[in-house]
Amino acid sequence: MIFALWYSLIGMLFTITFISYVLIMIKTKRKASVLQGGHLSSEKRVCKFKQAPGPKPWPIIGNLDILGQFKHNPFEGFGELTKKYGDIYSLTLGHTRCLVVNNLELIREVLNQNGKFFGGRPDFLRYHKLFGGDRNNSLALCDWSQLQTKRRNLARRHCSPRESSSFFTKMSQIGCNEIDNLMHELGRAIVPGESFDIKPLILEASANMFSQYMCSTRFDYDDTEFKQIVRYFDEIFWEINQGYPLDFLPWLLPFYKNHTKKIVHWSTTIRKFILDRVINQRELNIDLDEPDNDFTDALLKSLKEDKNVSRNTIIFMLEDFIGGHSAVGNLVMLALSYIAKNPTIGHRIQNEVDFVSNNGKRKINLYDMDAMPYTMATIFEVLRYSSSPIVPHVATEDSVIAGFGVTSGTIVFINNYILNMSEKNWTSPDQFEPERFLEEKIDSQGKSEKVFEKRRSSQGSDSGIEFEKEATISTTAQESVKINEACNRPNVYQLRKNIPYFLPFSIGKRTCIGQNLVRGFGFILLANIIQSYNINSVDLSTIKIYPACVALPANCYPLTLAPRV
Ligand code: HEM
Repeated sequence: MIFALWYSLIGMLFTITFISYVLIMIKTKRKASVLQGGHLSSEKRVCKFKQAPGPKPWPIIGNLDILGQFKHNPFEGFGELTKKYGDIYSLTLGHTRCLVVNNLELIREVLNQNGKFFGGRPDFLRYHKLFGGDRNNSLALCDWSQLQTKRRNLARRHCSPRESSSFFTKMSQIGCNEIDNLMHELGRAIVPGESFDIKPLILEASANMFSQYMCSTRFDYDDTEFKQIVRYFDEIFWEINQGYPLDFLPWLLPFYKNHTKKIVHWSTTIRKFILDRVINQRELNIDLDEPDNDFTDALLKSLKEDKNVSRNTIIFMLEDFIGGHSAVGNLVMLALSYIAKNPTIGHRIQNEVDFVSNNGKRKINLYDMDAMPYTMATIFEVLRYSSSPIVPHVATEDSVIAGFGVTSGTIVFINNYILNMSEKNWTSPDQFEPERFLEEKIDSQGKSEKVFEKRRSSQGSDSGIEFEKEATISTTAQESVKINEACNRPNVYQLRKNIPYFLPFSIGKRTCIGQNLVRGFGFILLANIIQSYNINSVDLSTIKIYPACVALPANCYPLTLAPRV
């Protein structure tokens, strides 16, 4: 009896393995069918393209074993594989076909030239759990659709404020007002010489900036419900930045039951808070004839005016955008961590702060940004060094990249880590050096003399970073400039902009909508904290930063803040 059971179990395993192998091989061998030819339809014909080569997949797991070897940083693994397969190659993760692109030209080909074929997102179970059972509720995790175009348009004016707009002024005022509250809280929390858990306070300040800007509401730092949702948003931000075997092996779901339950609990608690504490009240008082006061007004009006916008759409949109505060809070926490590791960076920011604020006579606001290039360079260096992964794209129809067929449903990984860590692009890329983002200002004859980072490319830029003014490209590049010069002579250096191979916010039609909020609120938080405090750590070894990740775990290390004398 036991033998019969044993044999049937082995037989079942063998059959599953065999079927899995056959299915994987069918997907591996399938060629992409793409319409090619001249402009006239009579000249067009369907051509078949073989997929890019890659390592042989195992049954069931595909090539997950390879990524398993780079658990701490899959993007490093992607880079390693280029040595064997070149800059474009295929992988099979579980049963899913994937394509990895590892240089700027290929990234442009996917996101710019062929963006319309790659507007989808992976169908990971976790994504559905995070957004009320349907990932299409999320702006970042949905597939491209008309609704997404509408949502992006609705968000653009409020969430991508231009420097010349009233939204920018509002952002600056809200940021500065919240800094007063943060400083008060820091004063209460700091015990001289002792480290403390500063991350929740930074996140709460950032959340209040976002909620005031988008909903004209702020919450008390002692409000336990508010504290809890800020924590849950932070857990979700960490979660979204992680990859799990479950994403490619959905049959593992029973083993992740507790984890998915937790995710659902975080997101439903947040949704209830936003309904109870923001939307329900505002919905009662909305006046269609009055101009929009904030993003919530714009959303509620679109609900009344546009039949295609549902209540769910606006609830999830508001949640998504308020949730952006976690990204900013984590970014600032990372900047403070690098400053704790290297206090010289903090001193250089303080030089700028003291110069523009006339030695601390006022707070730093958004209009100081241009006069504080080193501070902005520090934010950019955090973005480069932490290399936030670009959310994977998915091919929505058969297409061709670099002559290789990409079949519909293929997940495309954009390896921006390799761009950020390449010695071809950056000098000493493994060092945290904000100076690399500085260059000397153009002089009266239109010549710029010095840049900190030797320019590696003079190509036109399509960096995902949006700027008001055109980039100033220096002509005579000199490396190794005296760094102190920049910081002791403010107004001499400016931020290098539109660096073609620096794509922290991606490029193409799905670029980050929140990048101006990141730069604005991130700048106000960092500059004003550094204006008042020196940042240290009692034990530097506790500062654990994760490569290719702009998130830090919700339970984070403490830092020491010493008031400046
Ligand atoms: C550290 C800060 C941030 C970084 C590094 C970052 C980076 C990115 C990247 C790389 C993408 C993917 C683009 C693509 O798929 O090609 C993205 C998408 C997105 N980001 Fe951000 N982001 C940040 C903060 C924010 C904030 C604060 C908001 C909003 C308040 C925001 C809103 C979005 C949205 C809505 C999308 C999806 C756009 C779409 O798929 O159509 N992000 N972001």
